[in-house]
Amino acid sequence: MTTTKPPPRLYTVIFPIEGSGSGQRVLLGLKKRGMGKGLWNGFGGKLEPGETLDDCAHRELQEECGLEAKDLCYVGVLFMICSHHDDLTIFVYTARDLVGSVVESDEMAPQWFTTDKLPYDGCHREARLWWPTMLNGSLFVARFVFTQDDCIQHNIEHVDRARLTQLLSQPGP
Ligand SMILES: Nc1nc2c([nH]c(=O)n2[C@H]2C[C@H](O)[C@@H](COP(=O)(O)OP(=O)(O)OP(=O)(O)O)O2)c(=O)[nH]1
Repeated sequence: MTTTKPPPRLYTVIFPIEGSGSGQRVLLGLKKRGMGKGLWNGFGGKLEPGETLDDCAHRELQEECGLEAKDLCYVGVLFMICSHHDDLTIFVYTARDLVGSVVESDEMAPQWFTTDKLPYDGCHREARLWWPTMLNGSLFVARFVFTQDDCIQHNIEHVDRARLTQLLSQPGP
């Protein structure tokens, strides 16, 4: 009997950024519970019913680290094909022009890092493959194939704004 995999679960992940060049800093959160517990990541979560992806990104940023972004920019998408659980599609945002104070939430303990000292050893295994592309300011589509233990295949494609926008309405790999 063949079973059909459910459609991918949709998430956002948001990276607050300050400064530029060698002074560029990124706010990461150490996840305190759930999936990715104990790992550094951007802030984010599941798309709620009736919400746009931009709404989701603003809400998750505020809920998880207390910040509001006047400049929230959709910069990429991650298609994660997983053998051991549902597939994930994660829409990636950078957040600049930040308002408010950074606060620790139930979910995340935030900390600023300079971009030359990112804690890749304590991040999701694929982070080092695509964070440099995001931090360079490129727009991208990344595809990863995971087994339980490994990322067995990946590719990162640089795209233009039109292609990225198209993927918002047709989020398929
Ligand atoms: N880089 C990377 N990010 C991931 C992976 N898996 C995964 O969920 N994420 C991101 C997407 C989301 O931003 C975040 C997980 O969201 P979450 O489970 O905390 O969702 P949520 O905030 O809605 O959860 P909750 O309030 O219901 O606990 O981590 C992964 O394998 N790699």
